[in-house]
Amino acid sequence: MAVFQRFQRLQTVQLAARWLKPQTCNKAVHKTVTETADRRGHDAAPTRRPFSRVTTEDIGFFSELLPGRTVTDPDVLEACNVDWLKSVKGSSEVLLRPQTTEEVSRILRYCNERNLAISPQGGNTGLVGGSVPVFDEIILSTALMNKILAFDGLSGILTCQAGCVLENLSQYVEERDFVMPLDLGAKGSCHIGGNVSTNAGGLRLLRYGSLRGTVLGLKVVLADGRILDCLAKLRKDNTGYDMKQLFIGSEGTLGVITAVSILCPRKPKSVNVALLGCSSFQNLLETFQICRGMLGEILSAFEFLDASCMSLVEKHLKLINPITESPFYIVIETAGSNSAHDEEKLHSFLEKVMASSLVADGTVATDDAKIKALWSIRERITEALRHDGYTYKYDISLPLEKIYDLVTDMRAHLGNRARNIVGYGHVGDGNLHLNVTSPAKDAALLAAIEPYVYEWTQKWRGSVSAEHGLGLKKRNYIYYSKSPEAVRLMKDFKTMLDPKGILNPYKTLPDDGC
Ligand SMILES: O=C(O)CC[C@@H](O)C(=O)O
Ligand SMILES: [Zn+2]
Repeated sequence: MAVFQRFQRLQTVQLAARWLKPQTCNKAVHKTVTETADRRGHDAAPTRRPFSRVTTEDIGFFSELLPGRTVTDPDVLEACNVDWLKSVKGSSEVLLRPQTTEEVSRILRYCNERNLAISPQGGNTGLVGGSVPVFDEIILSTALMNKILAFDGLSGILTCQAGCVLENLSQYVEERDFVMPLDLGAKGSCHIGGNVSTNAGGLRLLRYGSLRGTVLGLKVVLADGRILDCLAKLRKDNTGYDMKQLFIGSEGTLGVITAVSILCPRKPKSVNVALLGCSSFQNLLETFQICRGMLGEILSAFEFLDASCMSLVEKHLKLINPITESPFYIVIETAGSNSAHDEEKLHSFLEKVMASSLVADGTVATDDAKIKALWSIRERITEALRHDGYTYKYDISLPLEKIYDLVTDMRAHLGNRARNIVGYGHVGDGNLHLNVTSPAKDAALLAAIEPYVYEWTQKWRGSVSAEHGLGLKKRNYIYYSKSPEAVRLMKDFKTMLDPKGILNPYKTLPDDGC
């Protein structure tokens, strides 16, 4: 009972808003996984490829195809030319806002013939400079492709256009007693097409798996305008190669996704969120093990943040930590169908981890406002980091037992050269977000972080981009996680599907010639 009472000490904390974080464009080239890097310098920019320049005749064609939706107003273009982190800025002079797949097809057929480059753009919330032009690429926005096409209340399969905002989709399916299988801090702005193009992970991956499993079908327009209709609504389909997988996570470099069908789980009837404090990362990992065993099928998220993250959300966002200060914090969510059963399971788990001193303190929320308040501590870390200074961001997958060692080693490696070095992320997915802040952009600091961070990751056979993609910023680091053979095959796919390279140039694939 004493344990239970401790967990009732929930205090109100402030609700989430969106984040915005300036960051640099860092590039280096690694030729092979093991060879010495052919480094081009962190700020080396790509060279403009010999695409055609947009002419008055081109504007005429687009204006006729998309009357009132061909935008050349510099004020409107300003916002679409720069990424959400304000770290990559293009100089596009045309923004196209198609409403249908057929319009996208006609745009691409024309651009392919004219050799005009295209930068597809959804909600522009990415963190690796993948959704903005680098030079004068035409911006192809999915913002007006925002219709829900069908929802099957028996199977839970939602079919919608690519420009639907994730939060709107969540609201739509929740009204029908379902939930979207993914949830992200950027849900208020990000588009489902962009989520699929980057294979976004987010907070529910532990429970519902990645988009590679929940996306059942796609409609895609290829570089030459061909429409590939793979908008299947089947859970099982082994007829040949699974073409949609090529477009999931390829960041708009192989085709433009115009519609998605996605499998939505039933809305859980009971949701609980707990914030727990641990004295060491080892204790946190042991808590995770016990949690998986004791909560089983009702566990829907297991996220962590370190004490530095907590200090930053307290300092910059005035959020309140409702529990005793600890070196590490866990956010656990359970989602099930029977509140009495779920709460009983949760409380016996909490009793066990508190009795064994794995968890030092904690609090539980069951009502919506308090659940949101606890989640905001985790979801708003990116926003707090923006206030802390210039931020270097790393999104790393590692074997679970190693994920926090990278933060500890980075602290030892950098000494007092950084303002803050923080770790947070998706424990359940083995995904660490390592962020380093400094008062201003600092070339010497960056040189100390990279390639150290990538070599460290490679040594443990991790991934240098767990869920954010490679975009412009990380494309040249691909060899730390992929073999030259794999990258060569990726380039072959690219050449086959987009021989002129007009789709999202300078993104995902490295600049080297191999
Ligand atoms: O800003 C970051 O580094 C991570 C953003 C996001 O993936 C998260 O999990 O909060
Ligand atoms: Zn994340």
